[in-house]
Amino acid sequence: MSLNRLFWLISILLMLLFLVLTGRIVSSEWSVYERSTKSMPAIKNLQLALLVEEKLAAERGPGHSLLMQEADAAASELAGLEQARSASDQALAALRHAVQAVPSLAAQAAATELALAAARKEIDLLLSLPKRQRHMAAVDAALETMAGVDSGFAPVIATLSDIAVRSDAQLSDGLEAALLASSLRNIAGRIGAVFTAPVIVQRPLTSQEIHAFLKLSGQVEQLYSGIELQLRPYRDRPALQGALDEVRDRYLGASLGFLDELFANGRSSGNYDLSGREMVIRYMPGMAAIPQLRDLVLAEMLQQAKDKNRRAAFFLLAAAGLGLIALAIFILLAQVIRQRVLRPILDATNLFVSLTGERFDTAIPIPRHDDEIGAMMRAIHVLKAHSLAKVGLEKQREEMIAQLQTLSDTDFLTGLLNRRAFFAQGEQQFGIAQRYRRQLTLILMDVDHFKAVNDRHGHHAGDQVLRVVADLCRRHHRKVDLLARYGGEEFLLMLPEIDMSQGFAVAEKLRGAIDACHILLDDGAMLNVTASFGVVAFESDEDLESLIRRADQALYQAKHSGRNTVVATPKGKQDETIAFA
Ligand SMILES: Nc1nc2c(ncn2[C@@H]2O[C@H](COP(=O)(O)OP(=O)(O)OP(=O)(O)O)[C@@H](O)[C@H]2O)c(=O)[nH]1
Repeated sequence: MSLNRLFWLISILLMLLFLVLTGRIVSSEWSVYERSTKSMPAIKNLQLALLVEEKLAAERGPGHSLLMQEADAAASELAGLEQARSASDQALAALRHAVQAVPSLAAQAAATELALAAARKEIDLLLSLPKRQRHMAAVDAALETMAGVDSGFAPVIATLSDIAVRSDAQLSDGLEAALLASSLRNIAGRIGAVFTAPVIVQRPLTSQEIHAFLKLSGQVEQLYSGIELQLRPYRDRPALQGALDEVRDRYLGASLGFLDELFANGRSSGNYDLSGREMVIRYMPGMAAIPQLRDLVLAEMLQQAKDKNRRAAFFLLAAAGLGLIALAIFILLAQVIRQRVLRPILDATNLFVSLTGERFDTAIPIPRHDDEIGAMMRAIHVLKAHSLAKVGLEKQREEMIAQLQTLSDTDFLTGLLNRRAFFAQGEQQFGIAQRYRRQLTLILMDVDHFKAVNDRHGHHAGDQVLRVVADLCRRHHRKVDLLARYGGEEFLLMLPEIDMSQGFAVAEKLRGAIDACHILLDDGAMLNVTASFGVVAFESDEDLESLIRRADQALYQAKHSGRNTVVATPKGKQDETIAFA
């Protein structure tokens, strides 16, 4: 796998891994935030519902008390009833407003309002009658109807407490404690109500009332223990512990102790030495500690939910923000690695491949950074320069070798092939003619009376004559022919694919050309030379040396025939010699 592809693969995998982890953290913080966001209104709604429950219970007390009295009861007591009813209405209205987005709860709150209105009507009807006309059964029924409003409202509390507890399980202990406190407040109202009728009419407790008192007392103990238990995780909260102690001292100690005294009197004489109003004044203050505890617990839970919400919002923003920053850094890092490491390495690889293939036209990027990659690019520049120099030297060397080769193959005076080169190349041509039975003709030429030229005009003039003769030979041979200076004033011409008669014609043409040539020597003299030729054609069973020997013999004949002559001799047929002069 290429480095480039590997880099992208690893980058994408890392980015996916990073996104999954960040997404996991953000989603976990989001769920905490969402839960705490939901739990705040849920706690507030529950608080409103518990307040409704309390106010409904509180409304029962004055109603019950007035039903036991004459129609012209003290105006203050009637005002107390109105006040309690107004408090219930306000609490219900507040709840209805808070839960209006939840149709089922809003409907239940509306139903409670209707039931409450009906129960109040029943009580008001009885209160409008003189006391003697109020039948006990009707009074009990009205009180029952009023209590029924409570039980009709209970599902609202159950639903809201369920929503609150489900919104954040960590708050469940505190919420349970608040619910128990609310129940305790209810029981406290009901246990007080046991004494309302007996105290007002100053009569002993009935067995039903005794039973109810004992049962409710037991429930009070149980509920208090339950609250204590639920608030154990909050032992470090002095305010909550203080409120719990208040309930214990003011309600369980003072109020319930007071009821115990009434209970003792109620079981014996039925003489309580206090009016109904005095009973309420002594009993009620202790009860107030219970809703105080409930409200404090709910406030604490609400505060915890708010803190959690704030923390979760902070962590959510921090996780998302840091995630984005980390992502940006990651992308930047990948870009930097790609730009400053990977791409230069790939460029360098291509450059190395180019340099090793001796392709020097590939441009080397100019390093922009003074780092390791920059150093590598500079080193590649140096390497390129060295490689270029090396290739140049090698070229020079090859040229020199070629020059030397040419020099070693060439006759220094005439520029023709020398004898050694003629044999080297002639053997090849000869081999081809032998193998493929092709025709090949050899011409051996010698300048006539050359010694006399030297003697008469000097060695230098002799050299000049040799160069002129060589030039004439050059003009009369094809590219495929081999032309060489065989020695002294002797020249050899090898003509592939040429038969004897054609070879003879070539020699004859050359002879005529030399004969016709007037050579202007350096000393100003004009000179005319001739040459003799021996022409032989290759026969299948001979080698090159034998062929040259035969050409030499033909030349010898040409010399003896008077020179300036061409003698062509077929092998073994000297008598068929053709001569021309
Ligand atoms: N100037 C010059 N003379 C050379 C060279 N090589 C050989 N010679 C001379 O060529 C002459 C050859 O002479 P001979 O072999 O006697 O032949 P010839 O005088 O040409 O007589 P025939 O061949 O019989 O016609 C000698 O005097 C050599 O010294 C050379 O490179 N330059």
